[in-house]
Amino acid sequence: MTTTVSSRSAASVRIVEVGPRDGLQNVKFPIPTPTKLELVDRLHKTGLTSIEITSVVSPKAIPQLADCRQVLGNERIKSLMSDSTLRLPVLIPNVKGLDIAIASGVREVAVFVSATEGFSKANINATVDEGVARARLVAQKARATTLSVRGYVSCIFADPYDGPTPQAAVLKVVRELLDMGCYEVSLGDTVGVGTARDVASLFEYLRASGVPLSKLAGHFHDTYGQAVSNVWQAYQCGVRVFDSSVGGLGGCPFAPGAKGNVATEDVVYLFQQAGVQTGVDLMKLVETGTWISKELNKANESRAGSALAIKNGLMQRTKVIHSPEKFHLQWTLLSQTEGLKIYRSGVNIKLLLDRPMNGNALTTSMISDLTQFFEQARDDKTISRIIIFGEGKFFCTGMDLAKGSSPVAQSKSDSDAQYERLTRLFELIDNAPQVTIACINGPAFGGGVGLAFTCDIRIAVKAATMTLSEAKLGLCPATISKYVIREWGVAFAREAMLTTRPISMLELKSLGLVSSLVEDVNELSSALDSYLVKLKAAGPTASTMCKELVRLAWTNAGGVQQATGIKNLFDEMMSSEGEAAIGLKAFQSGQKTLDWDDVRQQKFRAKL
Ligand SMILES: CC(C)(COP(=O)([O-])OP(=O)([O-])OC[C@H]1O[C@@H](n2cnc3c(N)ncnc32)[C@H](O)[C@@H]1OP(=O)([O-])[O-])[C@@H](O)C(=O)NCCC(=O)NCCSC(=O)C[C@@](C)(O)CC(=O)[O-]
Repeated sequence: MTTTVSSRSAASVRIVEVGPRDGLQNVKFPIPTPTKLELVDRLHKTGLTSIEITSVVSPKAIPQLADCRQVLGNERIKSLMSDSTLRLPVLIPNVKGLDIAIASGVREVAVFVSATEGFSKANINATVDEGVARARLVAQKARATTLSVRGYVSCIFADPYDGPTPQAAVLKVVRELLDMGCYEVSLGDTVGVGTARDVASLFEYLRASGVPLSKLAGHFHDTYGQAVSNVWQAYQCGVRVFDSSVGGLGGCPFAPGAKGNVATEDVVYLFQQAGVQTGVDLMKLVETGTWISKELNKANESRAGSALAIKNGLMQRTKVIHSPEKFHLQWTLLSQTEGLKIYRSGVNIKLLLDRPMNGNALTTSMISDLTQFFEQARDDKTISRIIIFGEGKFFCTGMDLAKGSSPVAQSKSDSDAQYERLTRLFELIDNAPQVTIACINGPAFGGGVGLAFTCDIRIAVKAATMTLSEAKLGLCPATISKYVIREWGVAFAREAMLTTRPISMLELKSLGLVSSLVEDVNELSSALDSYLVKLKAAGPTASTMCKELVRLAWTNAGGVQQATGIKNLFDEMMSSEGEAAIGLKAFQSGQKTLDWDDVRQQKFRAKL
């Protein structure tokens, strides 16, 4: 029998926000710790009183939460943890994690088990019984130290490997968790396949088997779009606690295809409209969902959140693009030397660093081949753009440090020669008349960061990082500093050099240092091709002039050289010989955009 809403006098629910843990652990690229801290703080300010802040897990298992100690050690988090009106559970897989949590002042932990064998094996490499035994050890020790313990059950309706879950399997682990002292057990539809009928059937079965519904919470994922309806059905059954994630963050690495949690905004909207109290300020929550989606460069998965954000001017309506513009250019291999392949597509040249076994570290011969290319390209009007791309896992790991070939700690003349080589290459790239683009397929170190930042534009995979690692090796980013400091700014560059920390693409993007981010290297190739097609709209000589304007402003802002340079460029652009003659003719004849690649190719057809 289900309990109806009308039969309950206290119309209120408790929402457990799991975005900072369940949500963020599934994001594929590194998230800066300050973003995580700000998320918790913003969520707290919405009125949410239960927020799962992190998980003390091995960084190898879940790299995304490797900074859990920093999060727990943060002063603001500590002050929230000391507030007895809040529940801030931390997910704990084992006793080692529990000890760290206890030492950090955590007052509530969560343990988890799977109802099914396949998922248990994939998630924690243990059988269900072994998982229960591990959870029991954690729960017992936590209870002995007066910590509250919350329990999670995964795969209540189906397992990604084993198929549908028998209800008796759920009952068994729920009883185990209650028996080990969990004050509440959250039932997770990890794969997000359940529907309202499944929810009603399972909760009725558990109630009839003697499990008090007041001890249960609903945790629904939205893979099949059923999560809000499942929340409502569980509420109708008498459940009063629901897990959800702001902006619908989440997924599950071991449940292929699983979408994020039900969005907190959608749950709050649902209950608000039904006159059920949540204690949450919906508009503050919408602001938080909009903010974190932007920070993570992802779509806001909350339907109510997006609608309210658009209505209140927090977010632009997204255009529905039925057939996204994707272009695949034909690239022809022009030459191949040791560590470098050169491709051409029309007026575009792609330089592929091709020493993947050594992280594309720059050998003397690679530097020399790149230098030769840029020297020849300087006067080659058939080339409008030059792209640097990396093959394999890394973009470029900088100067070659390998035994026997590295010029470090050799003679003074070796050192001078290396200085000349690096300086010359970076200057040539920096002064190239063409538009230069670094396509960052993976992490870059030292001189690799230099390569990326002598280029005009960067597009990257989200998981890539930039590390000025030189100081770790007793070196310093000497020749590249000219470009890195110019592009990054003094304070940020200094901090990056001194800490030698990997800087995430998200951080660089937030500083405007990377133009766009994509999920993986396949997307990077097509993003590059689409980007190159868009760049056809800018005249090649006009682009060179734009680069020169920026250079003048950087080297001589407000000075005579800048003023003279601007005047010269002005004369050049106004001349009847210039590109403007073609551009204006097209404009005046009603042509909205000109294909400048085509113009260039026609002019130099014989040479191409
Ligand atoms: C990149 C990770 C984290 C990969 O970490 P990993 O665990 O070695 O990764 P992996 O298992 O994927 O292996 C990558 C392979 O690439 C090699 N490798 C990798 N980098 C280089 C390199 N530079 N030179 C020569 N070989 C390199 C590395 O040794 C390894 O070879 P294996 O051991 O399999 O034979 C690690 O190998 C590492 O820390 N490498 C050093 C990166 C670094 O610190 N680069 C800065 C170089 S100094 C510099 O660029 C100076 C400069 C130019 O800035 C000065 C100036 O500005 O004037």
